[in-house]
Amino acid sequence: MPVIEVTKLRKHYGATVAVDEVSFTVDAGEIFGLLGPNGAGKTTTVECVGGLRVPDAGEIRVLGLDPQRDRAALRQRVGMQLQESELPDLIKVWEALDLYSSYYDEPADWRLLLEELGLADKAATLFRELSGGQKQRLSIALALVGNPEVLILDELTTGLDPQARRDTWSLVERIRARGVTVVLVTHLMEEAEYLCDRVAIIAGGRTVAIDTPAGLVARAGTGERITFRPSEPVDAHLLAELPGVTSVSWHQSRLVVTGSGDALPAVTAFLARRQIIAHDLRVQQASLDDAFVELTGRPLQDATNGDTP
Ligand SMILES: Nc1ncnc2c1ncn2[C@@H]1O[C@H](COP(=O)(O)OP(=O)(O)OP(=O)(O)O)[C@@H](O)[C@H]1O
Repeated sequence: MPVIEVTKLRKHYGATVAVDEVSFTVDAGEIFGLLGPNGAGKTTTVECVGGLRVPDAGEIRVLGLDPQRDRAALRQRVGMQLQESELPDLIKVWEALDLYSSYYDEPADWRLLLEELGLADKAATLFRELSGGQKQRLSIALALVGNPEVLILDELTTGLDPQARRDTWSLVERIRARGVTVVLVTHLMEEAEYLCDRVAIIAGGRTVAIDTPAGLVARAGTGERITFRPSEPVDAHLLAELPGVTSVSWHQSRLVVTGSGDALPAVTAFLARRQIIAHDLRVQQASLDDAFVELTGRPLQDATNGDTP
């Protein structure tokens, strides 16, 4: 049985339809991503899943419970790390953890969480004196203090430098290794590709596609892109007939061949038979970026920038 089931979720704020029709399921132990531009409806979706907002329509089940009807029971079993922390500036790290653990029937030992999150030496530090990365780690610790079975993380690495981002990713992997099911909201393609077992692409309040990152890339159908400068003239028509090759074009002195995984061995064998050397040979795999464009009609970055006030 899936841990989370969302069916035809709809939510509007006044005239704004934040979530038009979103459906997905999350299995136990998965890291499941909601990927989409700013304003796509991801936060509203997870807030409905966590029982913080009341949907206008649709069905949600989390661990078999209804987030509205069974709110109290669900709060004990679901941890939420939200985009903005509500903590007062003058609270100390240990005080925040102690306070949050008092909300739960069976809290984790927050001292161990501090160790695990690399915050042990910050226990007595005021919230306002933490760096961005430390605040993020504290917000994850607070979401974990109730020993949740499901952890919801909303834009957890936004604003972090690349090293802090990588550290946070390995932390999420360790949390999942303990059996926690993770739902991750992100507008970072790289984050979704690196961390998520499956990804739902959300655009304009709707689920556009759900698959593994590799499955989404395969759907985009662009495959591999091989480029090189041949040492001698090559007949592009002959290359186009090779197995796995879908297109061949010249870009000044460089040949660009696209195709499936069979294309590269076929092209290299073809060149070797004619004793042609492929200078500056580059092979690029299609990425989740390509898949996003294919599925939504525009790049994630454009979509994100376009919707940012
Ligand atoms: N409390 C609110 N009142 C009115 N409109 C809202 C409210 N919360 C969100 N919206 C609007 O609903 C739409 C979806 O917002 P939501 O925050 O769910 O998207 P998102 O994909 O999480 O974006 P972001 O990554 O920027 O948080 C946006 O147009 C947003 O402006």
